[in-house]
Amino acid sequence: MAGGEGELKLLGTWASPWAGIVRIALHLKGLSYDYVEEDLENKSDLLLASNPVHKKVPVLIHDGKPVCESLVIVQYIDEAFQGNGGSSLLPADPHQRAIARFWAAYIVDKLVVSWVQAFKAKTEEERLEGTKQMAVVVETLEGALGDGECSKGKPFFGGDSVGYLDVVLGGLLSWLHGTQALCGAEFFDADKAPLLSAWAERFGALDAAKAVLPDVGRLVEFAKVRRAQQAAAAAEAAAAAAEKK
Ligand SMILES: N[C@@H](CCC(=O)N[C@@H](CS)C(=O)NCC(=O)O)C(=O)O
Repeated sequence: MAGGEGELKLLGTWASPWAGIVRIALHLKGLSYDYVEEDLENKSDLLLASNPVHKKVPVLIHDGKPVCESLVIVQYIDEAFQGNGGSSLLPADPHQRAIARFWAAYIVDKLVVSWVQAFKAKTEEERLEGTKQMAVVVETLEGALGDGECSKGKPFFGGDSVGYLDVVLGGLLSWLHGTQALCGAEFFDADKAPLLSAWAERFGALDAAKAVLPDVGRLVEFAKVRRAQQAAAAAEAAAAAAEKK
């Protein structure tokens, strides 16, 4: 760890996009930490005690004190480790800060929700609905990059350097590429969303992204296995319910 900030421990799983966001932030801030890979089928006592409300990863434990929820954790890291040589992720201006938070919430509420819908779709209709919604989100983010509300025409949402919104969207990059491969959602299409596609290239080339983001192929294989398991469990539950009738 870069000098005297105390002990940092991160509870995560390699395939968790939310843990990915936190790891990007830690890397950008130059912070080292103990990483604990959780088994979500058999959660550790530390995870259950540290996040008793949601019982989810990621959890950042700083000097024994847990912080939960990925976006809250990123903001905590930004505030708690201001002096680490890295620039702030959130802008200093309160209005700009509100705008960055607005778009981060948009990504979580709209992008992630439509992506989960496309991924979990049981019918072709549901899948198409999910990918259609993703296309709207992509168009909106393209506009946000283009009209300068977030980026002022700079290479990153944070301006000349990576900011809060870059961390949130960039932390999801491998999963977005994976969704593209799995669901046929055209997220980074250089014709339809040239700014966003160029941003994704730039973000993916950062040392933090290379060090932290999981391999897309590995994620896609993992997601296929999960999807098959979930489908089998649903079929089993439906058969058991039919038998009861
Ligand atoms: N809103 C949470 C979402 C975290 C989340 O969904 N984590 C998943 C892994 S990707 C989890 O721990 N799931 C375990 C469970 O639901 O029991 C955040 O941003 O941190």
